Amino acid sequence: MVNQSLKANSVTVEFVGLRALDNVSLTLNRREILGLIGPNGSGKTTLINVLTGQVKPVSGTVTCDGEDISALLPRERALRGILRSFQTVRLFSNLTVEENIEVAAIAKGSSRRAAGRIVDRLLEEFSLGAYRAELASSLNYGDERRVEIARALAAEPKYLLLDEPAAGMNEDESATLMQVLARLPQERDLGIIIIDHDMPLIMRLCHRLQAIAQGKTIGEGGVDEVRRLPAVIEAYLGADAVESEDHA
Ligand SMILES: Nc1ncnc2c1ncn2[C@@H]1O[C@H](COP(=O)(O)OP(=O)(O)OP(=O)(O)O)[C@@H](O)[C@H]1O
Repeated sequence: MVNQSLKANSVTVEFVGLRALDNVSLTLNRREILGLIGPNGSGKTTLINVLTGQVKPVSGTVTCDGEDISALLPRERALRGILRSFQTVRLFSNLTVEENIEVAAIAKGSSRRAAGRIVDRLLEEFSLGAYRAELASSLNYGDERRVEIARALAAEPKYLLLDEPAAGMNEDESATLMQVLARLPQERDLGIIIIDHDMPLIMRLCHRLQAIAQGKTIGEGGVDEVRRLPAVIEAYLGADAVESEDHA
């Protein structure tokens, strides 16, 4: 059986005058949450953009469940189950919460009736029932982000790529979101990548970590293992921090 995973294989991305990713590989398996960590500007969002097809690498490939999908457009990859959220919220502000989620289910090919069932389940799962008929533009930031993730799930992804899903949320909102996300891989046979700068959150939620700095992978493996790597500590906190860790 083909391994069920989404992979970036030796991917290099160049923007004018800048190598944003240098020969980076990543594997996301079903039923796991992979944390993608690294300092600002290290290439995390670019790597997600490569997986979804928003950015074309100068070399390297992307494979999904064993098939090379490098030539596919973002919407074609979405139809194969690769869905994402963005760093900034991108809901349809003039549609209601319910409609925002429903259009994603219908775009994936669900009938209206099936879409209705998907919407009901997601509204309940994300505790959004009270906002069902509200315009997306009337929501606060934390609720908008939850609707955005619910909308991505309405398309029944196999791989869900979340770029700073808890950014701008208060502690309670972020804790609630984490509880929902933690259940999804098993419940939905789903692989999730999370980019976030909130390390306690990443540590609690992720099964594996991959750390990148300046466009290169500097560590990958179990959460405890990766966060103790000197290269990771240095990338985040500077060389002094590695010395003080050594003496701790
Ligand atoms: N479309 C683009 N054109 C030119 N440069 C870009 C483009 N997108 C990203 N970059 C640059 O590529 C590098 C990697 O950016 P990227 O957004 O992937 O980093 P990141 O790790 O996601 O950062 P952050 O944690 O701040 O979101 C940065 O130097 C960024 O300025």
